[in-house]
Parts: sequence; structure tokens; C-alpha cells
Amino acid sequence: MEKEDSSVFINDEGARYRLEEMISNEKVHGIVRGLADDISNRYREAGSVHLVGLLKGSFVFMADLIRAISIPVTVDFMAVTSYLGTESTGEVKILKELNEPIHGLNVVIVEDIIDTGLTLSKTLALLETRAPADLKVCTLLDKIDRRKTPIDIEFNGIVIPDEFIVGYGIDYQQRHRELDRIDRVKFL
Ligand SMILES: O=P(O)(O)OC[C@H]1O[C@H](OP(=O)(O)OP(=O)(O)O)[C@H](O)[C@@H]1O
Ligand code: HPA
Ligand SMILES: [Mg+2]
Repeated sequence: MEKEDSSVFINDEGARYRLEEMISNEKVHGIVRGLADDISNRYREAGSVHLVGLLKGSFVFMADLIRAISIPVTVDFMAVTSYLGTESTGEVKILKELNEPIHGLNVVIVEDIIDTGLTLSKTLALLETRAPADLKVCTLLDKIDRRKTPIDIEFNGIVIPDEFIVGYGIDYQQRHRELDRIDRVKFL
């Protein structure tokens, strides 16, 4: 009974929920290794790859991905939002700019999850104006049933169903990013 209670969480509005495993730790790490191999093979001849992580969700995935890539890799982060409350404004607002220019680089944008695709499509358009040599997308999770705008995903980890998930950097109300697996949120 006590154990069962300890796995119940309460959200900011007072609703109770549990977490239920969707993708195990071993499977997540296997997917990350596969993506790292694909990226390494794709850019081996070019000699290097520049990864751009979108904060905050990508930071755990990025940390594992760079350590599994077997060619020289550089990293930068940016934070963007296209939302004001729950409504898309139709424009990306940069919350944190890249530290270095991407002109002439082989850039891969690293996302934890692609859902509607709205934020990423705007971000791609913005980064394209900075003339990288190449601009591709890598995501760990693809919630394709929710897509509102098409996204060409070069390095795609795994397609997931339309369920709200957390873990491995991904939050619900800023919580559960520390989980080393992907769980679904189940309201009680
Ligand atoms: O495809 P979309 O509908 O645009 O949604 C996907 C984005 O939403 C989440 O980030 P969020 O904006 O919640 O911020 P976070 O990364 O800081 O958690 C997630 O990390 C993706 O970046
Ligand atoms: O399933 C999700 N969980 C957390 N954040 C998200 N952002 C888009 N989809 C999700
Ligand atoms: Mg994010």
C-alpha cells in the first residue's frame, strides 16, 4: 500500500497520476547507439558534424548521443518557442541564441521529441538563412499522429503513439526529466 502510494504524483492542478513504462532504459540506449552510428557513418567522409540541441528537452539525449558518435563532433544549444501560452504565434522567439555561427557547417538539429512539428519547422527556416553546408534533423521520439506541419527527419529514433510521455530529459510541468527511460503519464 505504501509502495503504491509513493508512485502516485500530483500535478500543479491537484490531479493524481502515475507513470507507466513505455520504453525501457536498455531500449532507449540501443536507439541512441543506432542514431549515433547513422550520424557517424553519414558524416565520416566530411570529417565532422555540428550538433545543435534544442533546450531544454534535448540535453540528456545530447549527452549520450555525443559520447556514442565515433567522428569529431561539436555541440551548441539554442532555446526557442513559437508559443504564447498554448497558442502558436506563427513565429519563433529565440530564448537562447546559439553561441557560435553555423555558416558552412554540417549541422544536425537534435530534438528529444517531435510532436506538432511547429517549433522545429520555424527553427529550420531560421537556421537555413544562416547558410550551413547541410542542415538535418535527429529526434529520439516521433509522435507522428500529432503532426501539423511536415518535417523531414533524417535520423529518426522511434515512432510513438499519441500519449503524453516523460523521462530522458522530457518533462511534465517541468518534472521527471531525470528518469532514465520513457514513461507514459496515466491520470487516475
Ligand atoms: O513538435 P512540437 O509540438 O513543437 O513539440 C515538441 C517540442 O515540445 C517540447 O519542448 P517544450 O517546448 O515543452 O520545452 P522543453 O524542451 O524546454 O521541455 C519538446 O522538447 C520539443 O522541443
Ligand atoms: O508527450 C510529450 N511529453 C512532454 N512534452 C511534450 N511536448 C510535446 N509532446 C510531449
Ligand atoms: Mg523541447
